[in-house]
Amino acid sequence: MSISVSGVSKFYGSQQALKNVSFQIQSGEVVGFLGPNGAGKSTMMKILTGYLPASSGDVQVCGFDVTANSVEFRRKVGYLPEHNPLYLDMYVAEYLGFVGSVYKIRNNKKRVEEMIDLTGLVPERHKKIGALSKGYRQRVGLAQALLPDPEVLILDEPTSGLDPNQIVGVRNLINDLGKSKTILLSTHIMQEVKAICERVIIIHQGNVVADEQPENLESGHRTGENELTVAFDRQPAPEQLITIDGVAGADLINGKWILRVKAGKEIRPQLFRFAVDNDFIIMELTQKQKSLEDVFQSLTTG
Ligand SMILES: Nc1ncnc2c1ncn2[C@@H]1O[C@H](COP(=O)(O)OP(=O)(O)OP(=O)(O)O)[C@@H](O)[C@H]1O
Repeated sequence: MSISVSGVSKFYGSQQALKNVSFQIQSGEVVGFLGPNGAGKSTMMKILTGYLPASSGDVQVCGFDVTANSVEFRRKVGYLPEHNPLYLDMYVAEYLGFVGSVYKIRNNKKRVEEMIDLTGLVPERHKKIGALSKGYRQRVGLAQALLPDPEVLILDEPTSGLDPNQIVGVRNLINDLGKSKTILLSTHIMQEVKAICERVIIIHQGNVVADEQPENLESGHRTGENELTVAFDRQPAPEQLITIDGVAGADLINGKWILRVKAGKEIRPQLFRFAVDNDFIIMELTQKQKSLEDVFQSLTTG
């Protein structure tokens, strides 16, 4: 197992940012960490990378207790912080060479060249970091996180503030890296989770409120009802509709019925039978699955 978080709480003064958080991530998993602003994502990531101590609980990453914070541990865990602190007066290769020397990387110069190549920094390599666009600065952050060839990557909003082309570039890079590394990344972009992550952990007010595959969340597996829109040639009474097994409620909107369907229920066969038995014709039938956005909203509001 790559990451094991057990009963972690974090207080900033009297404010509790994490409340008894537990989750585990296996080697090679790519996991999205979602939550509204202030949910506790960055705090958890700082604890995982040894930059911040937990108030209580136990955190192991690659078999290391993160509080030990050894150089060996730092080599195993690459971290792209949310506010990527870079030395703006240094040149790209100079900065990466400096980071590599801190990690005591053998063949540092060669490794720096490899990372410049991997992160698409070749055209910008001779510029000072302060002269780079946000996207290229983000790539420098990724390159520094990758320098020691870590087993685990912790990426705090790796695509925030990037233009759509840069987002695709960085996303593709993360996808490639995910083939050989364990990755935990935070993001506010739902398509990103669907494009990159095989699992999603949602955190709200310091609590883990979901830990699932994105498809399972969307199919309503975890959060309850789905919706079916149906139009008949004439209107049945709502009492008739809710007798159909699996229907939790029925609302008539613009001449169409929105049927709320209990989790895990398939009601279409019963609906057709109902129509035939009662001499209705079904004019339209569409199933609306919950999108990841819907699920996120329902889990993180209120
Ligand atoms: N250094 C700090 N001192 C006091 N409170 C803090 C500190 N850092 C974070 N907090 C508080 O802890 C809570 C969690 O913050 P955190 O930055 O972990 O959230 P987040 O999920 O990363 O949010 P965002 O999506 O906005 O980056 C917030 O209420 C925040 O104000």
